Amino acid sequence: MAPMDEDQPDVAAVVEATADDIATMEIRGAATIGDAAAEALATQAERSDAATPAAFRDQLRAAARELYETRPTAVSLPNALRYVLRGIEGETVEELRESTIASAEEFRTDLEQAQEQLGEVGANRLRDGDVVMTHCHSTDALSCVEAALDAGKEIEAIVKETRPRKQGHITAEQLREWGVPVTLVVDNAARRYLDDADHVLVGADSIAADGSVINKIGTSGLAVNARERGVPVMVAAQTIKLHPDTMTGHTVEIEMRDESEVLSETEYADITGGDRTDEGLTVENPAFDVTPPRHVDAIVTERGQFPPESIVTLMRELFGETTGEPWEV
Ligand SMILES: O=P(O)(O)OC[C@H]1O[C@H](OP(=O)(O)O)[C@H](O)[C@@H]1O
Repeated sequence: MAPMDEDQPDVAAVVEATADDIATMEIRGAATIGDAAAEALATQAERSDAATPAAFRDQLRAAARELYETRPTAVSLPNALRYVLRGIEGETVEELRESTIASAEEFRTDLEQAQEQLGEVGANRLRDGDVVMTHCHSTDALSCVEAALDAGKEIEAIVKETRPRKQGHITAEQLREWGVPVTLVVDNAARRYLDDADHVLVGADSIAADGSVINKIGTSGLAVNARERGVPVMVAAQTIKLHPDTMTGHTVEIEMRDESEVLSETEYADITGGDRTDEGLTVENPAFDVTPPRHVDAIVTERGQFPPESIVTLMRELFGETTGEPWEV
């Protein structure tokens, strides 16, 4: 356990480690982040030394808050926390512990199943011989390719590198493992290579109630170019990516990451002639952007595919009208 602080509920060291890993992107990708958060809450429950049910619940809430404060954009994180916390029931610490662990397990199983089901739906959009263009690395998007391959279709991929963190390399590695021919291109080459693509296939970190897709920076430009070239844009997103707060007018916060991901110390020094405090040079590093619904052809979920404008009906069905912070359940 972390060092004791009289006012702070005890959060397990492993929860803090998971939170760190999410913040530094050792653990990344919206679904993977949700999965890791659920696992961390189960571990918190397992290791809790709370003497009373109230203390146990306080610890769980504190753990959820710590995990929540890591990255702001992927709604899979608060949705996962909310799901697990809602499943906690019982009168004694032991009952609470068991129900937390069971709730986290249920969430993680559902997540895996949802991704498989989504893959089946997405694969129906892919024909034998199709070429997909990908951006970043999305396990939901790759699940569609995997299901298409399992159905005996041949698929090729044009993989965008995805600066600054080059998650395209992870996508390329996975696709090559499956035997998919990959053409890796720098982001700036995407428009040129759209002529060779039958689909743009991306994931999502959050989907807003109006059907906007919040995904890795560069997605919106890609979608605009794809629309101009007549290439359909398919977004693979489990329902855990639906952002409930957007039903009541909230916007999705776009994470700004450190400038060091864009520019190394040496590169910075080269530009400024060694002046580390040059106020005339600003580096911005937004991790995500918003693609409006008019540039998206289909959102593929485990509940079927939706035109982006109709996704709000699914959101109402799943979440009702309102939600609070995950620990306010
Ligand atoms: O849930 P899955 O489909 O795996 O990933 C969804 C999205 O998460 C990633 O964000 P980051 O690399 O964590 O910043 C990408 O934006 C990707 O499209």
